[in-house]
Amino acid sequence: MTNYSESNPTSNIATSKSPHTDYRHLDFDKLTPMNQHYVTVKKQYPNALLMYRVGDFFECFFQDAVTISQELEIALTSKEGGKEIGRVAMTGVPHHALDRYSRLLVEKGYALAICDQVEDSAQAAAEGRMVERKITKLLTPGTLTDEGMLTAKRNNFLAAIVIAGEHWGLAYADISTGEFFTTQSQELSNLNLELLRLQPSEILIPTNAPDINSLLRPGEKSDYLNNNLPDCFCYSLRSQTSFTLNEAKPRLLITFGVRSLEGMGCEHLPLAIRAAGGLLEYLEDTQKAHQVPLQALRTYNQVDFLILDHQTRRNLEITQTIRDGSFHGSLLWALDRTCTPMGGRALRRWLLEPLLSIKGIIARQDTIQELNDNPSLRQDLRQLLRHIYDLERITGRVGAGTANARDLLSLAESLVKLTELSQLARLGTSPYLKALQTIPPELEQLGKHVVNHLVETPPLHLKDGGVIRDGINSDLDMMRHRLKDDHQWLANLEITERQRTGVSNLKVGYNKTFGYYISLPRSKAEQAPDNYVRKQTLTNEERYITSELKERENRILTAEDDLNKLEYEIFVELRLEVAQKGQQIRHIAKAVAAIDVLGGLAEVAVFQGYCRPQIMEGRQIEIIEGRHPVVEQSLAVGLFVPNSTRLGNSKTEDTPDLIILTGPNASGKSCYLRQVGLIQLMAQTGSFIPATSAKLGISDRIFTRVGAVDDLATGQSTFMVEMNETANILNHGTNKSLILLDEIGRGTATFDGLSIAWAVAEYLATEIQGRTIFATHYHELNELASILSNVANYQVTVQELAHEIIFLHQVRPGGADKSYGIEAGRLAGLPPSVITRAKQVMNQIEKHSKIALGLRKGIKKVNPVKDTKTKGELIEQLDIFGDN
Ligand SMILES: Nc1ncnc2c1ncn2[C@@H]1O[C@H](COP(=O)(O)OP(=O)(O)OP(=O)(O)O)[C@@H](O)[C@H]1O
Repeated sequence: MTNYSESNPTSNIATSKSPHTDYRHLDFDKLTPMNQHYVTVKKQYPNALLMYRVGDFFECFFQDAVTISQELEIALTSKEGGKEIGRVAMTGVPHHALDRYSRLLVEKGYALAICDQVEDSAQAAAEGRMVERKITKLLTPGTLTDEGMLTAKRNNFLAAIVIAGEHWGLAYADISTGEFFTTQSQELSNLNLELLRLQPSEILIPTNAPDINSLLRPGEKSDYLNNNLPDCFCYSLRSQTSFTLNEAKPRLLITFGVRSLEGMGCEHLPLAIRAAGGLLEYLEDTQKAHQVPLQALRTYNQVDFLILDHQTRRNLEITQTIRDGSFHGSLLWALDRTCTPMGGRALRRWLLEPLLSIKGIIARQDTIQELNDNPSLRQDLRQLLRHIYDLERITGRVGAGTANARDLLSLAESLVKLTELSQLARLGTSPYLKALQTIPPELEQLGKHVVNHLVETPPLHLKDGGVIRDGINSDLDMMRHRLKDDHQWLANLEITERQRTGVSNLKVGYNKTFGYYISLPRSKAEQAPDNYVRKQTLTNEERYITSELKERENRILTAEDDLNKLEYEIFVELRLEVAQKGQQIRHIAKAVAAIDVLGGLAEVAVFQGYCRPQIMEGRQIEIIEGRHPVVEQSLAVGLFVPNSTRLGNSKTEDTPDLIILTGPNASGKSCYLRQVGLIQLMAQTGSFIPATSAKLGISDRIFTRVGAVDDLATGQSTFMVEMNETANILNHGTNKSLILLDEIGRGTATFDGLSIAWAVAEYLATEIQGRTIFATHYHELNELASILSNVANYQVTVQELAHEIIFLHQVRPGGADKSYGIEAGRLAGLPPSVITRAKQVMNQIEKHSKIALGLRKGIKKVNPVKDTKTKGELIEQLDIFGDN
C-alpha cells in the first residue's frame, strides 16, 4: 500500500493540533486558492468523495481524506490550508493507481468525483496561475464503464425501483453493455427476490428526503428507505420528480425516438415506466461528459423464468460457494467453458434465469446436440470465439466516446472475424447456429475499414499521435512527410556540425526544458563556433543552441502538435462511424454470447459424459444414474457414485411426490438433494445433465432448505432462519415445484423438531403435493410412507463392519434406522472417552424410549390426491420416554 506521507514531499503529519476535517467551519476567503477551488467543487458533489489531481497525485482533503485513509488503509497526513487556517487533513494516491483505488472505494459503496487537470501544468506555471481542473468523471457503483473497474464475466447492474402500496416497478441496466430491462409486479417480497437475483451494484429510489442524491452504502439506514428492502445493496436516494409518469414517459419516448411504448411492452405498466424514466434521468445527471447508449428497453415478466429464491441460489451454490463465497466449487465454475467475456456473462444470467418454455429449452438442447455430434464444428467455433473481444462493452465505450485506439482495433478485428463465424455457422442447422448465419456483411466492411485506418499496435493514449496509418489522409501524409524532412535535417545537422567543428562525438539532442540542443564534451568546448549560444553546463558536457536550430525546433513542435490534432480528429470520426452501428453490433453480440455458452456447455457435456434430458409437460422427474455436477468434478474420475431419482408420478408406486431420505451422517444425503436440484436447474437452462438418461417435467420453482447458519446481519437465530425459509416454502410451493429440504426441525429440542418435521412433511405431501425430497435424521418420519401413498422412504446406505462403517453413497429404497452419529464423531476425532460415554448414554436412551407417531387405530393408508381430509387426524401420540 502506498505510503503517501513518504511519497509526497509537500505533506507532513500534524502533531501539535489535529488538522481540520470540516471545511464548513473555516473562513473560505482565508483558504489557499487551491483549497478554495477544492471546496467549491466539493460543494457541487457533496455526496461523492472528491479526488483532486495535484501533480502526480490525486489528493483528498478534510473529511474525505479521513474516510479514504480509513477505507484504503493509507496514511492520513495534513497540508497547509491557509496561513490563518492552519493544517487541513489530507491523503492521496498516485495518479497511475487511481483506477485500482477507485475500484476499491466503489466496491465499498462510495461515489467518487474525479477532478483532473485539464491543461498542461507547465503552461499554467509559466503564466503564474493555478492549473485548470475540472470534474472529468463521476463514478458510482452502478455507472462504471472502464474495463479496469469491471469484472469481465459479470454484469454490473444499475437498478431503479418505484413502490406504490403493494405494487412495484423495477428497471435495470448495465450501462457498460447497454442492456436495459423493466418490469412491474406486486408484493414486496417478489421485488426483493428480483433484486437478490440481479445483485445490482446500485439501486435508485425516489424519496422526499431533503438530502437527495445521497448514496447509502450496504447496511446504512435511512428514514427514507423502506425497511423491508434488502439492506445488502447501495441505495441512491433521488428526487421523486424524475420518477413521475409525467417526466418519465416523455423521457423514454424521446430517448428511444418512439411515439408509444407499446413496442417495448410497457405502455400500460406505469410503475415500470416510472422506474425506467428515473434511471435514464440519473444517467443524464451523472454521465454528463459521456452519452450512455442503451439498447431498446425490454419489458419482462418475473414469472417467465423458473423462480429461484435467494436461499436456493445460495444453497445450490450456483455462482459461489456457501462456505467462503468463492467461484471455485460453484455450479458456474463446473460449467463455464466460455471463450468470451460476453459468453461468461450470458452463462451466469442463464443459470440464474432457467426457462419455463419447453420450446426455448429444446432450441438450446438442439444446438448443444449438434455441437456434440460435430466435434470439428465445435472446436473450430470455440477457436474462433477466442479471437472475438467483448463486443458489448467495447461498443458501449465507443458509443460513450471513451474508447481508445486499442479498443477500436479490438472491436474491428472482432467484426472481421464475424464473417468467418457466420460461414462456420452455416455448417449447422440448429437454432442458435442459424441465428449467426446472417451477420450483415457491412459489419465486416466496417471492421476492415477501421483496421485499414489504424496502425497495428496503436499507443494507449490517443493524444500521443501515431494512431492513423499512412495513406489515409493526404494532409496527414504531407505533414508527416515534412516532419520527416525536418528530422532528417536534424540528423544531417549532426554530421555537418561534426565536420565543421572537428568534434567527432558532437551530438544533437532534445530535452523538455531547452528543446533541441547541440552537445559538446567540455574538453572540446573551445571548438564551439561563434554562432553557438551556450544554454546549459553539465559535468562533462556543454549544451548549445543556434538560431537556425531554434527556428527548426519551432517548426517541428508546431507540426507535431498539428499532426496529433489531425490524427485525433480522424480517429474521433472513425469512432463515430462505428458508434452508428452500435445497436447492430450489440444485437450480434447477443447471438455470439449465446453460441459461446452453448459451445461451452457442449464441451462440458462431452468431457463429463452428460446426457440430453427429455423435457416434458407434467410433473415427472426421472433421473437415471444422476451425479452432482460439482462434487463429481472435485473427486477423482469414477469415484462419484451415481444415484437415480423418481418423483412426481404418484400413480405408480415407485415415483412418489415426497421422498423421506434417511441415512448416517456424512453418507451423502445433502449431496443427493442438491444433485437433484442442480440437475433440474441445468435442464431448464437448456444444458445437458450429469446422468445416463432423464425425463423431466418443468418446475415452476425450486425451493431448498439446506443447513441454515445464523443470520447475524438480521439478528435471526439458526432456528428462526430455518423456520422463515420453511414458511416461505409452505406458503409459495405448488405441485409443480421441486422442494428440497435438509433436516427440518434440527435447531430446536428433539420433540419440537420432530413434531415440526412431521407436520411439514405431511403438509407438503397432502396439501402442496410438490415434488419433495426430505432428508432427515428423524427416522420416525419413515412412518409417513405407510400412511400416505405418495410418500416413499429411501436411504443412503453404508456397510457396517465390526469396528467401522463404510460409506457406499448409494440411495436405495427403505428407511435407515441408525444415524451412526457417534461413529461420525469418532472419525472426526472426538476423544475416545467422549465416544465411549456417548455410546453408554445412547444405550440408555434406546432402552427407555419408545415413540409412536401415526394413525389412530383403524385409519387406513390414504391417497392424498383423492382424500386429504385425514390430515389433522394423523398424530395421536408423541411419547419418547415411555416410562415417564
Ligand atoms: N454419491 C456420492 N459419491 C461419492 N461421494 C459422495 C457422494 N455423495 C456424497 N459424497 C461425499 O460424502 C461427503 C458427505 O456428504 P453429505 O454432506 O451429502 O452427507 P450428509 O448425509 O448430508 O451428512 P450429514 O447428515 O452429516 O449432513 C461429501 O462431501 C462427498 O464428498
